[in-house]
Amino acid sequence: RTVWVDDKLYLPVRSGAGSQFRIIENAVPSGTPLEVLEVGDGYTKVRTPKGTEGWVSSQYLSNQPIAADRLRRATQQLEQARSELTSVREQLSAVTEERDNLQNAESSLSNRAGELQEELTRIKNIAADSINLERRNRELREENQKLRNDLEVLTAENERLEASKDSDFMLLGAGLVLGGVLLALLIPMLKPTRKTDNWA
Ligand SMILES: O=[N+]([O-])c1ccc(OS(=O)(=O)O)cc1
Repeated sequence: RTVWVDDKLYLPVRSGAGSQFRIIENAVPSGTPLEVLEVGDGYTKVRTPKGTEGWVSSQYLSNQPIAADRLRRATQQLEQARSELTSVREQLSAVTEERDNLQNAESSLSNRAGELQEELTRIKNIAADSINLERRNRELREENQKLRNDLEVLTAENERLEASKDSDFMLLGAGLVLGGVLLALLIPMLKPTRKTDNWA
């Protein structure tokens, strides 16, 4: 079987810079931050979080936090990044939906604008027609008035002619009567005078 050298160690804090000095704080675990007070030969004088001042073997000290703590921190950051990614994806999805809705709304508004434009054109045409109709109506009324005037003139003329015809008839009648009377007077005169019968 295989075994591995453990990365978890417990460092003794000694009263002096050497393994022969007595331990004044036992088993400071890996990853514990220590304040450096003095650097010696193979040993460093530190202050522990409990406040103990003493010497630890320099070969077990690191200038950066231990891998386990860095991994924990990286894992936390990864989790946070994942949750932010999820949130951003949700926002993206919402924004995409909103954009699609807006595009649909824009498209139907554009269609509506087209319809209204057509409607406007139709109304303008109708208005133009009504202007033409009004002009035509005015022309027809003027023409009507002219025809009425003509009719009046012609009616007057007609009446005048009727009257003159009547008087012509009367003259003709009178002439005929006169002619008749003259004939009645003249005809007996033209007849040969018959001798009166003696034997009567
Ligand atoms: O990890 N060790 O085995 C270990 C660490 C420190 C240590 O401290 S010393 O002062 O006794 O060297 C001894 C042994």
